[in-house]
Amino acid sequence: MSTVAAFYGGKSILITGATGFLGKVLMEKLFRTSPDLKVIYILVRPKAGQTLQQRVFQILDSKLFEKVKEVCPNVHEKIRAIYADLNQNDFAISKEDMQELLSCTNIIFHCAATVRFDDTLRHAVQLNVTATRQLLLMASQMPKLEAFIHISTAYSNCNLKHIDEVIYPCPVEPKKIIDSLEWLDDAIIDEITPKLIRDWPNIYTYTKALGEMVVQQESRNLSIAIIRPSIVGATWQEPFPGWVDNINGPNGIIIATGKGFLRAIKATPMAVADVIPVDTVVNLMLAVGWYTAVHRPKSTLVYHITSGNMNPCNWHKMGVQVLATFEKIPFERPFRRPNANFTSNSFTSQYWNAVSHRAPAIIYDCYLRLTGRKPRMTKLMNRLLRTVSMLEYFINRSWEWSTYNTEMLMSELSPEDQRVFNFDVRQLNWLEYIENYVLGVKKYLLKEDMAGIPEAKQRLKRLRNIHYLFNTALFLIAWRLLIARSQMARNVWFFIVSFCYKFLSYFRASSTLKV
Ligand SMILES: CCCCCCCCCCCCCCCCCCCCCCCC(=O)SCCNC(=O)CCNC(=O)[C@H](O)C(C)(C)COP(=O)(O)OP(=O)(O)OC[C@H]1O[C@@H](n2cnc3c(N)ncnc32)[C@H](O)[C@@H]1OP(=O)(O)O
Ligand SMILES: NC(=O)C1=CN([C@@H]2O[C@H](COP(=O)(O)OP(=O)(O)OC[C@H]3O[C@@H](n4cnc5c(N)ncnc54)[C@H](OP(=O)(O)O)[C@@H]3O)[C@@H](O)[C@H]2O)C=CC1
Repeated sequence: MSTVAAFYGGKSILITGATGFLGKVLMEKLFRTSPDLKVIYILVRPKAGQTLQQRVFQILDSKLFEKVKEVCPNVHEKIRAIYADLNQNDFAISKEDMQELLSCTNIIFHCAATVRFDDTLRHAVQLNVTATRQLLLMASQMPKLEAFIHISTAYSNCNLKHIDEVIYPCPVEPKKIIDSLEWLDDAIIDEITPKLIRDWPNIYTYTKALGEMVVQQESRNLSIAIIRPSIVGATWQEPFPGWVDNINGPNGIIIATGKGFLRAIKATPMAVADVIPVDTVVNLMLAVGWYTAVHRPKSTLVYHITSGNMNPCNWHKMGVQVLATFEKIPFERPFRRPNANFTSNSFTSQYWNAVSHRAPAIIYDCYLRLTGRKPRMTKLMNRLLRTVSMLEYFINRSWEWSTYNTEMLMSELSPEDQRVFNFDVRQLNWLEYIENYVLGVKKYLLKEDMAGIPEAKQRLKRLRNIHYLFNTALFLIAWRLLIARSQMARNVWFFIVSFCYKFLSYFRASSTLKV
């Protein structure tokens, strides 16, 4: 019997961000391995016209929860969705709900965050810093609380090259920032933001670093742990390979490449692609929850869950395997044939953007105009290129994360727990994982049917022929223009033609002699 799974039996668990990518996989695993848990409280806000209950039903009705419904048929009764908005004072939780949370919660997993790179400082601080402080305050009033697990990111200190499992101080105290955001107006905040975030690449990573500092400062006598995953990718094994549900991180890039919109990217091919499967992260989270509650370490332990130090893969290898998978299982209705040019040179990257992205978009928009339709490709391409430029920082660098605490925890687990809550990425076969990842993007994100593959292959063949035809026409036009203008080009042309003619005559003469 797994000790970790048994630990969660009978427990009341509070999860923030349960409707997000990580949160859903966390709930799934909890219900599947500890079906006798008492209740999972989730803090949810209504969204996109859906009530709380509708959101919960939608999650439980997804393929991700199919196995759970077999193991834990009364899963609906064990989820208690609590209306909450983490942007509001006291999270706008009702008095009764707050009372229940304070008196019953045993474990907290704090996953909620804004992960947008371009959020405003005010909003990102509110969610990633102030809300964390507020939750810690609530936690300090929970008599039955055994562990508080805070999810950060391995990139919260990406301004450093080597990152240890410690909390690094930020140049400006989080409290000072929270206080000043209360009275500064938006225009001034925009002005001072670059000065505040200094060498952090975006507001997201900066506010996650502030969030960690808040955890350290407000920990009181709570048992707290911080988990820092790198780039969280599709599931590796559980509940099935390849599950993904949003376009963040590599997912959007895979779609844009598979659909033929994105054919070149400014990336360092040999830089480490530190992707970590979401189920691996969840396994570590649950093991950390158990360890923190049972062993109550004296200080806040930080756990890195990254792949680069144990089983590195680089962007080149990843790109090649993604393209190889598109050959076998192409996406439907691609704009162009998928291709991937990696360049670390800014000039070459701009060249590819002009030739491979902007020019085809303009040509396509002309075609749309001519056929009486609304042009849209240039706008779409501009947004895509803006997105890609925001991700570039992370695909042109490598980091080293130490993993002493993560390895220590692995050695503390029984062989059964190491199997059930496996977070050892040394066992990950990248080629297999990437293939399942791409397949998962096709099935669960794009909702494409496998029956459409033969048609997609036919279309790719057509696109290849159009590509060759277009390039040949372009070459002939360029050559014709060159010949018209330059004596030198004319001489070269006549030399090539007479050489081919002589070669053919010689070939014909020698074959006649043989007969
Ligand atoms: C030829 C290329 C070679 C390809 C080879 C094959 C593929 C190889 C695999 C992978 C390639 C490498 C890429 C990996 C990049 C990984 C970077 C990860 C960074 C790690 C940071 C730390 C990790 C974390 O802690 S948190 C998670 C990270 N957070 C995010 O990823 C959020 C980032 N997104 C944003 O901040 C916003 O979406 C933003 C600002 C980028 C765009 O916002 P906007 O307001 O414009 O609107 P949106 O509605 O959000 O989207 C607009 C538009 O863009 C499309 N899109 C969004 N995200 C992505 C994406 N990641 N990739 C591609 N496209 C994306 C979206 O679909 C929209 O399209 P429309 O059609 O216009 O609606
Ligand atoms: N994905 C990744 O690559 C990585 C993620 N992380 C960290 O993991 C955690 C989870 O990330 P991930 O699941 O990918 O992110 P998602 O964007 O998928 O999920 C974010 C969650 O936060 C909730 N949330 C946001 N704002 C509010 C609010 N005002 N009130 C209540 N809930 C809110 C969202 O709810 P709603 O559904 O209502 O929007 C959603 O459930 C984050 O802390 C992130 O920093 C760390 C490293 C990498």
